[in-house]
Amino acid sequence: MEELKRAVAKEALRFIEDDMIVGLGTGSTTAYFIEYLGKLIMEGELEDVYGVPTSYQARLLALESGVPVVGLDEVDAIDIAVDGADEVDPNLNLIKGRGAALTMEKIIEYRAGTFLVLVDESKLVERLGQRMPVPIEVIPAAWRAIAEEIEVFNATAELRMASRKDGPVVTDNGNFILDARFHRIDDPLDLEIELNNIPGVVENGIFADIADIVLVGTKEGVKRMER
Ligand SMILES: O=C(CO)[C@H](O)[C@H](O)COP(=O)(O)O
Repeated sequence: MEELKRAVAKEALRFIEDDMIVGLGTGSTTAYFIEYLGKLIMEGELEDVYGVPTSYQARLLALESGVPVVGLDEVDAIDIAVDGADEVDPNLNLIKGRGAALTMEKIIEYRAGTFLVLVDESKLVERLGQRMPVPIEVIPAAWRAIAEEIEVFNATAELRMASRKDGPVVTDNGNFILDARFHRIDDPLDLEIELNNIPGVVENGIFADIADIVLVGTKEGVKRMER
């Protein structure tokens, strides 16, 4: 699996050119990309490339790898954003947010000229929600009310607990995460909008109609899906 992740991360480097502003995603697959990008910059193969991190993880990794970072409010535009995903359906709709960074990821990826997604073949599903819950970032005081409201959608929601901290996961923005399991997601775009209409929801992990290109690491090589 790590080999497949490394292969898509290497392939993604072909999309990066001098003078680009690059959105830097979160997670283990993107971590390889950031590392390889840093190497190219340090070796002088790429010039004037800056990264806009989607999380503290991406920021720390970029600094460590030699990718100069800038904030979203310092750039006029983002040329390309590169990130992983938890599920990808045949229409390139995604579930993201296992790493709890979905809000900044969506803000940056929505604004990118091209949103390039890196996955291994285990992430491909026929319908979103088949294997993974939909993460929802919520204002802490509202978590219980929102968890109850989610039941209207024929779903159950669980507060995500931390593993190396007592209590719930707290996001980079200081919020909680609910992981919602839906009986069936027929219309990802509709559900994405509906969830964001609930007061107290900051953002949810359905990324419908945002991805432009998905690179899929398979045992037969890297495949490309495009809209
Ligand atoms: O959405 C994410 C973080 O919020 C990640 O991009 C997603 O979970 C994929 O991660 P990985 O490449 O480690 O499987």
